[in-house]
Formats: sequence, C-alpha cells, structure tokens
Amino acid sequence: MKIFSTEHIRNIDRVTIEEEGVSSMELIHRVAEGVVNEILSRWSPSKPTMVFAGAGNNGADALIVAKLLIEAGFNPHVVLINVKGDSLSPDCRACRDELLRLGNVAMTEIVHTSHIPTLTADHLVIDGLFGTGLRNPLEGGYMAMARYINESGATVVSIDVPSGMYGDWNSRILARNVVHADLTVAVQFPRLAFFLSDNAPIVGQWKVVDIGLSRRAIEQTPTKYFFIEKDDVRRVLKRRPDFCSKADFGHALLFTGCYGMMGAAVLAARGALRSGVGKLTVHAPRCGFSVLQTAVPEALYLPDRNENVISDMTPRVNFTAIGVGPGIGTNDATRGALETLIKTIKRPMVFDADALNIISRTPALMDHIAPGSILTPHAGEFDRIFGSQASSETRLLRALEVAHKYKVIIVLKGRYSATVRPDGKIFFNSTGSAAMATAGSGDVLTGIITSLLAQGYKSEIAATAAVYIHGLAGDIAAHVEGEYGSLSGDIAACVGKAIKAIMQV
Ligand SMILES: NC(=O)C1=CN([C@@H]2O[C@H](COP(=O)(O)OP(=O)(O)OC[C@H]3O[C@@H](n4cnc5c(N)ncnc54)[C@H](OP(=O)(O)O)[C@@H]3O)[C@@H](O)[C@H]2O)[C@@H](O)CC1
Ligand SMILES: Nc1ncnc2c1ncn2[C@@H]1O[C@H](COP(=O)(O)OP(=O)(O)O)[C@@H](O)[C@H]1O
Ligand SMILES: [K+]
Repeated sequence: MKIFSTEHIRNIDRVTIEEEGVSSMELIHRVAEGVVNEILSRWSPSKPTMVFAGAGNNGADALIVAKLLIEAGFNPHVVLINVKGDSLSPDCRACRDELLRLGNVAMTEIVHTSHIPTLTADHLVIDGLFGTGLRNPLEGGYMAMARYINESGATVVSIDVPSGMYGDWNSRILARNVVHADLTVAVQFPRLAFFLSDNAPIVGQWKVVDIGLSRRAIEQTPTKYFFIEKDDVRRVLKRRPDFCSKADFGHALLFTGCYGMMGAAVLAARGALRSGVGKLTVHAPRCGFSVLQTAVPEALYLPDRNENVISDMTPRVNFTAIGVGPGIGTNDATRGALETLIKTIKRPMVFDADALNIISRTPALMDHIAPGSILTPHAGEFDRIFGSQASSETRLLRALEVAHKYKVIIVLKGRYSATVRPDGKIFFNSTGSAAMATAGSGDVLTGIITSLLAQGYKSEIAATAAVYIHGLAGDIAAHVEGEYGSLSGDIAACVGKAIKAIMQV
C-alpha cells in the first residue's frame, strides 16, 4: 500500500471530486460511517460521548459522526469551534446544519468564549478538531483544548490524524500539545507518522477507512513510502519449476557464532534453510562443531582455525551470498577478519549484530562496503554507527542519508521495521509483534535475508521480502506460543510456514 504525503492526499481527494463526480459531502459521509463503525464495534450507546469539531472538513467529518452516533442511540455532546462565528468551511457549515436538523442536539458552539463542558475519564472523545489542514503547531486556546482532552483521561478516537499532529514529519511539535488518541481512524491511507515509534503514544491503535478515492489517481501518484503487505511479497517470490535442483537456489555462507553465542549461528542457519536456500555453509569457531552439526545437520560446517572466535573470514566455498554478524563478538581477531572481508569482497553482503558493532568502532569501514549490501541495525546499533539520534524521526532521516551516501540498504528494525533504500524509498513492514522482542529473533532475519540474496533476489527485494516473511513467521509462532512464550527458535521454525502462507493464492 502506498503511503502518501498530505499534499498528495489532497490532490487525490480533488481528482476524485472533479473527475469521478463524487461530492465532498459524500466523502465526508463515507469517512463518518467508517469512523462510526469502529466506534460501534467497541462501545455501547450508554458511553458518555463528547465530539470536538473544528472549523474545517475534519470538523465536518466529526459533525456527521455525531449525527450517526445519535441515530445509533448515543447521546453525544458536540463542541464546535467557530471563532467569531464565521470561520466554518462551507462543508462544515452544511454538516452542522444537517446535524442540527435532527433536533434536540446538545451542542456548544465556541464563538467568542472558550467554555468547554466538563470532560471526565469516563468519556469517549471524538477528536475532529484538525486533520490534514493543520498549518502550524497548535497554540493558545487550541493547544489548551488538546491538553484539556489529554489531561481528562478520556478515551479518544481521532479522525484522520490526532489533532495537532501532521501526517508526515513532525519535528516541530511537542507531544503534550497534541491530542493523544487511543484509536486513530485515518482516511484512505495510513500516514508516515504512524510508523515512527515516538508517535505511538499519540496515534494509539490505527485503522484505515476506505472511502473509495480515485483508483487511477492513487495508481498514478508517485510516492517514496510504502506499507508492505502480503500481496506485495507474493508478487516477488518466485515459484519453483518442477525441473530444478539445489544448485538453482544458491549457496549461502554465514560467518556466525563464538564461544557462548553459538545459538545465534543456529538461529541464523535455520532462518536461511527454512527460507529455501539450496545449500548453506556456516563458518564458525571450532567450539561450535558439535552444536551446529547437531542442531542444524542440514548445514555444512566450516571450522575456523580458532577455537573460540572467528579469526578468518576468507570465503573458502563457492558462495552466492554472505551474511555476517550474529554472535561473532567484537574481539580483535574477529574485527581484523571482518575488515579484510569488507575490503576484499565487492558483492553485496548482509551485516548484522556484532558486525555492525565492529563497524561502529571503525566507521571508515563504511566507505568499503559493497554497494547493495544490507545492514540490519536495531535503533541502538544504528546510533552506535551513525551517531546518537534524538528521535525515531531523525533516525529515519539519517538512515535515508546513509543509504544514499553509501548505496546500501538499511533495515531499521522495530515494530514497523523500515527498509530504507539508496533511492530514498522507505518500505514499512506490516507483520510482526511484541512476541518477537526476544533474544535471537534478529539472527533469524539475517539468515532469511542471506538466503534470499543467495537465491538470486536483488538486495532491495531480498531485504523487504525477508522482513515481511520474518514478521509473519513471528505472528505464526505467537499464534501458538503466545506473546510471552515465543522463542526465536519458534520464529525460525515457522519461516517455511510463513512463505507457504504468502504463496498460497
Ligand atoms: N482526504 C480526503 O480525501 C478527505 C478528507 N476529509 C477530511 O478533511 C480533513 C481536511 O480538512 P481541511 O482541509 O478543511 O482541514 P482541517 O484539518 O479540517 O483544518 C482546517 C481548519 O483548521 C484551521 N487551522 C489550521 N491550522 C491551524 C492552527 N495551527 N491553529 C488554528 N487553526 C488552524 C484552518 O484555518 P484557516 O487555515 O482556514 O485559517 C481551518 O479552519 C481531513 O483531515 C479529513 O478529516 C474528508 O472530509 C473528505 C475526504
Ligand atoms: N514490538 C515488535 N513488533 C514487531 N517486531 C518486533 C518487535 N520487537 C522486535 N521485533 C522484531 O524482532 C527482531 C529483533 O531483532 P534484534 O533486536 O536484532 O534482536 P536480537 O539481536 O536479539 O536477535 C527485529 O526483526 C524486530 O523488527
Ligand atoms: K483529528
């Protein structure tokens, strides 16, 4: 699914109205119906409800939500902001009139005063103050209103975006001056801001209501941001021909493990094998022999000279892709070996975990990394290499810079792992959950990416598809083992099932 900027959404909205002959009032009703459906599936009409409507079309949506709620048996109090009595947009005015025609509507229209009826923690608030028409961060009475809503402890449903927040980048807003939603019901598309961890307390849970904006305009409007769903991955995964052999599916080489961290090697190896690589070699220290040959007998084991750590990363097999990092430690011998690997191999590789920690100590190594390589840092690893970041937004912006500068793909791991490409495109992942916040789950991902790369998928595709597969494997594991009980081994075990589920038509 495409993620559009506010400007693009306005344009698609305009095209829909002009070219498809749909009126803006019709679109407002579709938004309101979508919002009300979400409300009715969660709360009963006895819930005390207050609807806050601004002067623009976000307010218009809210007024029709109020109307539909009344028709569903709710008894909402409506607060309409109409400074000086003449600030309503034409649609907002029309919606106010439509609501008032019901008769007996409890409405406070804020014209000259700012008296707001008492709001309690028991209330459900419908927040239709500001949507995509927000020009500047909220100030004065608007800011006070956002704070009042937040401090009341009421449950908040925001229409389109939480009021005071921009759908795109939000560097200038202060969280406490923005309405904090429990549920945000976005119009047609999720917004970039929803995918950034710092905004999670503001956006809450989010849903999208499809209001049937022009398919043609959606297809023809270019964007750099995407939300990756099953169909996107299904389209890129190749079906295997009947006449094939393991030689057709590549040979992955993993440099993983050290004394005390051989589990990382096992997990990465299982991730690679379960995602279909033809052949896998694991280069690990000698101490890993019995662990690997027992836990993953399907993998070839290549012993390092050293007993406890990897001291040499000269590829000794005919590999088609290399992954390096899980559990290798950061001691001097391994560091030297990695430096040589980076400086000699000029094909895209996958770098994770301790490989990233080693790079963070010698950032100049970034200049030698082969273009098309994939780096898979979580926030801490990213900041260690590329500098400490004040927010998830600045981290993403920095990832864009880095990907462009070094021509590499950065997979910023987290709730919505972001695959950032050198061309400035960002792919947010839709699968995965908190059940995956368990040691070793990143190692499984390294195995999957390396496996897809080894099978001949381009770096960009391998990274995005692997992240989706990994998250879906986590979802399948969590379905059985639950939020607390899922182990990274369970995630690895479900990788094949995830791919099967994706490829099923
Ligand atoms: N996408 C779609 O297809 C559809 C979208 N729809 C909905 O429309 C929404 C967008 O509506 P919108 O354009 O009327 O803008 P909205 O957010 O209501 O705000 C405008 C008002 O706020 C004011 N204002 C702005 N900043 C301010 C500030 N800092 N401090 C104080 N005031 C400020 C501004 O004042 P003005 O700039 O005019 O002086 C104006 O009065 C969108 O989010 C969605 O909910 C659906 O209805 C139909 C289909
Ligand atoms: N709350 C979450 N929602 C979705 N995915 C998550 C969540 N927490 C962790 N993950 C995923 O789990 C993996 C954790 O990787 P990482 O932090 O490298 O763990 P480790 O180093 O222990 O292997 C990442 O792919 C990340 O996206
Ligand atoms: K809003």
